Amino acid sequence: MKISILGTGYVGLSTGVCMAEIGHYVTCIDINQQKINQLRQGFSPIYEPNLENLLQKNTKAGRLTFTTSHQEGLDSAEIIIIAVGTPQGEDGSPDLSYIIQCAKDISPYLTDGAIVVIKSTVPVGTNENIQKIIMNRCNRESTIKMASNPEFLRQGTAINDTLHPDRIIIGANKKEVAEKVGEMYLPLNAPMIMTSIRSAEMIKYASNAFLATKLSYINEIANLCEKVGADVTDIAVGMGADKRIGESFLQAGIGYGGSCFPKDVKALELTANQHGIHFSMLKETMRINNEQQVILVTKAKKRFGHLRARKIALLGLSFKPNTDDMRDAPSIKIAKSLANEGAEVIAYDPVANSNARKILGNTINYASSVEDAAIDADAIFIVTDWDEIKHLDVNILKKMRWPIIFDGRNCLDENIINALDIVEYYPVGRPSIIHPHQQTH
Ligand SMILES: NC(=O)c1ccc[n+]([C@@H]2O[C@H](COP(=O)([O-])OP(=O)(O)OC[C@H]3O[C@@H](n4cnc5c(N)ncnc54)[C@H](O)[C@@H]3O)[C@@H](O)[C@H]2O)c1
Ligand SMILES: O=c1ccn([C@@H]2O[C@H](COP(=O)(O)OP(=O)(O)O[C@H]3O[C@H](CO)[C@@H](O)[C@H](O)[C@H]3O)[C@@H](O)[C@H]2O)c(=O)[nH]1
Repeated sequence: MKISILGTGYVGLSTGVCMAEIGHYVTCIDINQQKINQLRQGFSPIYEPNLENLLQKNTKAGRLTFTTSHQEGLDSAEIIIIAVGTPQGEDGSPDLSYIIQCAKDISPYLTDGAIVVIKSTVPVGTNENIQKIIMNRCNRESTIKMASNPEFLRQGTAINDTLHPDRIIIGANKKEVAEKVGEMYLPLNAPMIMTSIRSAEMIKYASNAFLATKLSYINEIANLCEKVGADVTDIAVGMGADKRIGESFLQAGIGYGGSCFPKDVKALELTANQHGIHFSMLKETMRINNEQQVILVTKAKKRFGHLRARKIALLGLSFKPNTDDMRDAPSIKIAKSLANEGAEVIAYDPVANSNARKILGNTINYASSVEDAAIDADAIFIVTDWDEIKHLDVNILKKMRWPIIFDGRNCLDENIINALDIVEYYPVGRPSIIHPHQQTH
């Protein structure tokens, strides 16, 4: 099949590479010339495991090309996938200007029979509005074929998720349109669920908001565990063993971040509001998450009294491991809050240091290794559970002024903690480990 994709971000590029990998001929279009140049040379502008490898393989095989020209990129495309950003606008609702621009960009080049597929996360009704924009521009008699095909990949595992999805949702108002879009995915051998366009749009928000709510739930349980002396990791195992609950998304910590959950929960709440439904549960999901994101700061203040002139090593900056994405990363709020408290912050991330610098600038300092960050630190904050951060080395801790660890991901193995002879260890929702005779400051 000949597929064109607009947007070479996390979703567009992963989709493009994977569709080429399963045998389609894919052209990726982006307005960012620098990205396209980089991609043409076989380099990925984003960090995503296995992406660059498949990018190079499929470009070489002649199944994957990149362009900034809509005319060239849309030439004889059977399916046109829109995968541009829908970031949170100032009022909290998704900014649809990139999608609208795409509609305008593609209108002159749409051929008969081509299907426009919206993969970006968009509020219910957006597909219909986009269809109208295209129809007006094309001056067409016949209706433009549209489908909603929301994406569920996770950053850090985008390639694997795209090649092995739990399900594929296709929303279309005509059976033959849904079937044609489904044909594109047949080699994946994944379950497909066909719905109306509006239902498909809604499934995406309902899924993300549900997962975010599950996280706020377990995080609030974690806070309660600290008060009653229970261990949230045991609670998660006990709860997760019930198939109706499921074991995933029960890792308590410093709350959710990233480019999707925060904006999508807010967007769904706004949609509900617009339709007279007061979705107060989502408000609570967001409130709990906002407080949870700074829980390490609260704990450190309690431990030290105040944080003025304390040197804090922030380990991990990206919103989760295996990505360089800093969008709505909890580390941003933590770093700013620590700086406001007068602490000296030195941060390290295996891949996100430069993206973090664009957001946090000189508010904090940046280290080139875990070891560099830890030197003379009063405390470590574990913010992102990258492998190299989970497996901290005892020699690194010896370089700290005093080894105190606030673990926002509950990721340090207990055996390691004991072996490392850490003086004080403060996880989230679990009993702290403190050696009182060694506690000196
Ligand atoms: N990031 C994720 O994990 C994820 C997962 C599922 C769904 N989504 C949704 O998918 C959409 C894309 O997210 P993303 O994270 O990949 O975005 P992104 O910001 O990483 O990438 C968007 C890309 O679109 C390009 N672009 C903007 N306007 C364009 C135009 N007119 N023509 C061509 N290209 C254009 C930008 O230059 C950029 O490269 C969003 O709606 C998001 O909510 C994201
Ligand atoms: O048990 C858990 C699982 C996740 N998180 C946090 O939740 C956030 C989101 O994590 P994850 O869902 O793994 O990453 P995303 O790449 O943001 O993926 C989500 O958002 C995407 C964009 O819509 C969807 O496509 C995915 O299905 C959905 O999982 C991150 O801050 C994680 O640290 C936890 O704190 N505990």
